[in-house]
Amino acid sequence: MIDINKNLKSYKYAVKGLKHLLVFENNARIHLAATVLVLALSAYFRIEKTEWLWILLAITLVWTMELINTAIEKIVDFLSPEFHPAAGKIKDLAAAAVLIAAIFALIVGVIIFQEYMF
Ligand SMILES: Nc1ncnc2c1ncn2[C@@H]1O[C@H](COP(=O)(O)OP(=O)(O)OP(=O)(O)O)[C@@H](O)[C@H]1O
Repeated sequence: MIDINKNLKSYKYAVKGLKHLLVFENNARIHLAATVLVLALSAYFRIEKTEWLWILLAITLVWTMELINTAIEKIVDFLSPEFHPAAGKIKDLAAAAVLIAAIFALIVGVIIFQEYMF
């Protein structure tokens, strides 16, 4: 049987995680500013439906990677609070995932907005 209450609680915890990201992670605030700017520009230029899909995909990818990266950082800090080369490597790899997503988002933004701006 589907337990609606349990389901709602899961969403509550997910929102808590998102709030934590926005309050404590500086990178997330940069992502938020970029997201608001990109959404505002997309609305202003009245971009096409397919372009909206690319923009939304890029935004989703960056936020998802940032959340996973932050979760990995927390796991590493919890399991290995002291300096350890393996801990550093794990964090660097997770950070690289965010970088790849951010580069993808940048490329999508340039391809779409250069048509409207120049
Ligand atoms: N326990 C550790 N052992 C070895 N190197 C570490 C360790 N913790 C962090 N580092 C190195 O420092 C870098 C920055 O780690 P840090 O945890 O400060 O992440 P951050 O990217 O600055 O994120 P945030 O600002 O969100 O905490 C890591 O990518 C890694 O190279």
